[in-house]
This record gives sequence, C-alpha cells and structure tokens, in this order.
Amino acid sequence: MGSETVVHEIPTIDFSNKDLKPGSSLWSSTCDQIRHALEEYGCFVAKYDNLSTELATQIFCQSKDVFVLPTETKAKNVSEEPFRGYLGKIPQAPLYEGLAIDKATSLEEMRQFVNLMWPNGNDQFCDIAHSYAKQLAALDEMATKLVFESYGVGKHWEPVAAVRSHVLRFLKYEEPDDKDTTVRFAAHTDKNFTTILHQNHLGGLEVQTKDGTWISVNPKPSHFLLMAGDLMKVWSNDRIRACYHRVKLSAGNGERYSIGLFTFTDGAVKVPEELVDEEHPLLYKPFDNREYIRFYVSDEAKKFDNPIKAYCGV
Ligand SMILES: O=C(O)CCC(=O)C(=O)O
Ligand SMILES: [Fe+2]
Repeated sequence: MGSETVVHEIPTIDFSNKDLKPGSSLWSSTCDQIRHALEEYGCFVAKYDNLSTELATQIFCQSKDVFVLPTETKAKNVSEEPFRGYLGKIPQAPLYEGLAIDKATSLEEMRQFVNLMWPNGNDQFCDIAHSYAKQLAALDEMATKLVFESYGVGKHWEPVAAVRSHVLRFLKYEEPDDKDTTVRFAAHTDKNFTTILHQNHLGGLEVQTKDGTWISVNPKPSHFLLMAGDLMKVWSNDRIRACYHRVKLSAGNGERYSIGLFTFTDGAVKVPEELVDEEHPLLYKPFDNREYIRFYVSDEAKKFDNPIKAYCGV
C-alpha cells in the first residue's frame, strides 16, 4: 500500500443560523465542532452573515482611508502597552503597518481614536468601525461561550466574560517588489485569548497543522478566522492548540488589508478545576494577560523557547 496523503481543511462553522440558541440541538453540535476544530487546528472559519457584506466592504474602505493619512498623524496613536498604538514599517516587517484601537467596542474610545486621526471629525469611520468591532465582539463572545460549554464549564464563563476587552487592529501590507512569495508576517501564536481575523480578497494568511503542513485561509467577506491564542491554550490546560500562523504574499496583486479583533482578559484567569484530573495534571498557575505580554517583551523571556510556560507553567 502506498503512503496516504492527509488533506487538511480548516473547519468552517456556521454562526449565521437563527436556531443557534443555548439549549438547542444545533447549539450542542456546534459546541462539538468548535472543540474539535480548536483541539486539531487551534482555529476555525466562522461563517457569520450577521455582519453584512456591505459592512465588510465598508470597513476595508475605511481601512484604506486611515492608512493614507500622513505617518506623523498615524504615529499619534500611541499606547503604553506593547503591540498597541501604531506600528509602521518595522525592520522585521518592512511592508507592514498596523493601527490598533484599544477598547474598540466603546463608542467613547472609538471617538478618541477618530479625533486623533481626523481633528475635524470623521463620523463615517467612527460609526462603521464601532459597529464592526461590536459585531465581531458578539461573534467572539458566542464562540468562546460555546468553548466553555463544550468542556462542561459553562458556569465559569460569566467571570471571564466580565473581564474581556477588545483591541481592533487595522493591518496593511504594501505590495512587495520581489516576485517570490515570501513570508511578510513571521509565524507566531497570538499572546491573547482569542483573535478574529478578516482579510481582503488577497488572502495570504496561512495556518500550520499538527504535522507541520501550512494551509491557506481563503478570504471571503463573510468568513472570519477565529484563532486560539496562548491564553486559551493555557486556560484549557493544553487541550486546545494555540494557532501558529503567518502571512505570505507575492508581487503583482496589490496591497493587502486585514483586520483583527484581539480579545484580552484583564485580570487573573485560572484553569477550571474540571479540566484537571489524573490524565491532565494542572500545567499552569493563574495567569494575567497584560502581565504575560509585559513578560513576553522582556529580555528575560528571550531566554526561553516556550515563554508562556516560563511565565505561568507549574
Ligand atoms: O494580517 C494578518 O492576516 C495576520 C496578522 C497577525 O497575525 C497579527 O497581527 O497577529
Ligand atoms: Fe497573529
């Protein structure tokens, strides 16, 4: 018998069905699908029609409008927290720019960002970006709640839900000059709980499977990649994989735009005791997302291959 080739496909899970309600049979089958996807791939594609194609088109137009602003204006978006604020054409990723809006589901915070970028105001950007952030946060909330329920720990959801906050990040990649398809955002896992990524028609996002194969995430206006970050892996006591991903692009296709909603937990979170047993001894102490990121960017963290283990491993 010849060797078998495993064909990988990131699972697609439908969040658009109106029957997806707690207690329904669809709810419990979706719980199983999500759990399987996160344990196997660390991610899944959420099909989410609640966010209209019109809003999906509008948000990418708004993204273009903000990136054409002068660099000195974009650089006014500063943050004391690592990886937030404005990141422009850094040596590790010279074609990349990122603009992050902290607490993007708050209209007040969104207005502050808009006033920094456009001192004369820009209600259109404010309305579109705020409603986009809220819709993605609702998707994240439903999906994460389903994850908790899939492990039978739904009762631990409320306290975690109460400390979640969201960063909305606009990302732009200039068109490369070289013809080779090359990595433009190095492979990594995200340092937060969950991330939802939405790409424009160019695609380019790739996810690594357990056997080391890279698979492409195909872009569609109603498709959102939900990825587990380091903290969801820790929360699950290593049942869930943190999604290892990168961006690859080549010349001739124009600029790439993507948008991410990064969900953080503010305050200490711990592995639910129900996820600890003889087969699964406790692997992590309680963890704090901001503290972990501060550790991650420190010189100390560079000494370790597995910074999350170094930060909160038992
Ligand atoms: O641009 C993308 O699609 C991915 C960006 C990313 O992985 C990140 O910002 O953490
Ligand atoms: Fe990422």
